[in-house]
Amino acid sequence: MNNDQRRKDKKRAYYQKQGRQETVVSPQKIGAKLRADAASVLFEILENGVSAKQALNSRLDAYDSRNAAWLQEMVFGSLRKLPTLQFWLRGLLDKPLKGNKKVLEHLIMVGFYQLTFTRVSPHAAVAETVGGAEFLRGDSLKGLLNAILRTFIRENTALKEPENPAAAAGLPNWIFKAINEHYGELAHDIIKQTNQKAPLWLRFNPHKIDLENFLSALNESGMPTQTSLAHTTGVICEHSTNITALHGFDDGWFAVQDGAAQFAAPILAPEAGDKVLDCCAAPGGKTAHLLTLQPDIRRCVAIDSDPDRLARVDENLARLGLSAELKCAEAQDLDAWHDGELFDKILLDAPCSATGIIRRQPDIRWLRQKTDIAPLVAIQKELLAKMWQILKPGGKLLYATCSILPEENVQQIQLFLENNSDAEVLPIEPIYAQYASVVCPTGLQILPGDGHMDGFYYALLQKRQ
Ligand SMILES: C[S@@+](CC[C@H](N)C(=O)[O-])C[C@H]1O[C@@H](n2cnc3c(N)ncnc32)[C@H](O)[C@@H]1O
Repeated sequence: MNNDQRRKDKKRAYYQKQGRQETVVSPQKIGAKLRADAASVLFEILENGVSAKQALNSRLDAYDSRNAAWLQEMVFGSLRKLPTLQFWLRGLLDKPLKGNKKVLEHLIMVGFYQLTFTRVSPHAAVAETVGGAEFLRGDSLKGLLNAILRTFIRENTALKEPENPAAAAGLPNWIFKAINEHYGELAHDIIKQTNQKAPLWLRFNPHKIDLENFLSALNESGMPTQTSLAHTTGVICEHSTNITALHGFDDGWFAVQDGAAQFAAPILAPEAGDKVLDCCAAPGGKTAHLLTLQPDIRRCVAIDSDPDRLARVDENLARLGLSAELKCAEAQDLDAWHDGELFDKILLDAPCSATGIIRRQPDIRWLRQKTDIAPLVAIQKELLAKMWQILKPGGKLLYATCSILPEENVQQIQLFLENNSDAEVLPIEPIYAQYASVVCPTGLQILPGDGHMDGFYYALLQKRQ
């Protein structure tokens, strides 16, 4: 089944479940509806704190793949440029819009985004954006929108930049400050990378297809690719695509997994007969990689505290023809799930700030707050302590985060080593370490863009016998 058909079926099922009629938008109005949807999604993310994924998902299903990609581009692009768009809006809108009209501010910003950062013609950008107001109960404000967008073009507003350097960099002050404080001369590059679009990485299953055939299948679908020395089963795709429409998806030939995330399984390197625990497993990317890399794992337990996300582990493993013991629990609550058996290998891919993947998920920069960091550091510390209790002497634990903040990474591991005299840090093989901008005695800090990868931290710990 192709991706557009899949989308249509999902959309129909969604409306049936709600007992509602599908709204049919005439082809002439699709452009305007897309702008209205982009504004609604931005409203949900920025005013209600909903994740981009959640806000976008059901709306993407309403469109064919080309329009779905365009909707996502308008949302992600606007999130990357938000402070600049807001700065322009404040300059051109005399009085802020309030209540149910607030969404129209987001529609205006979607207009600015198209006029400045895309190749949409100014005429189409203005007409479709103003048309979008109809779908947002904003007919009465169409004149205002039209006037603002036309003034924006006439006065070359796009040449004005916010003075605050964090705003000009498209980041909240606290993230901008943290990157500059911790990374000194690397900061400029990290910020630049953080504002790029992340490439699509795939990991193929060598038990189902080899590299040569996988690359030719991708090339036949019109996808230019690159490979990387350290990723024996990884491929970088040069543009994004609907992966579910790619040949072999339903047959489990491959999974989507960033290059940095693809380091976890080979660094932990499970051996035949090992008992392996993946204690923050959902949606299961690394569980699947561990099982693919070492099919003779004796026992693989995958835990996640979020039942909906754990269901995705089940789905993902099933598609890839793999299986694990799935447990829904707070991993640190050993009484709730642990049967007393010690593990040879533990992967702790801890909940974290996700500051290493902002370029892939641009909503994170606005949803994550500075005050979230201390509670995250506390849960990481607790998870480390508890997982250490159930690791066999001689066993290995790989601590991972997709963060670039030292308090979640290097400092967390330094503290752990101070508190656990039976722990030592093992070096990570140069084939992986060579890609990381920062290699320190406690682990690897991969920064966004290193080897085309997301920002990630790895520390490999061994429990003394
Ligand atoms: C970084 S994601 C894991 C990504 C996953 N390892 C993969 O590669 O697909 C962190 C996960 O930890 C889960 N989590 C958060 N706190 C947890 C806890 N106390 N115990 C178990 N899982 C937890 C979250 O629900 C989330 O799915």
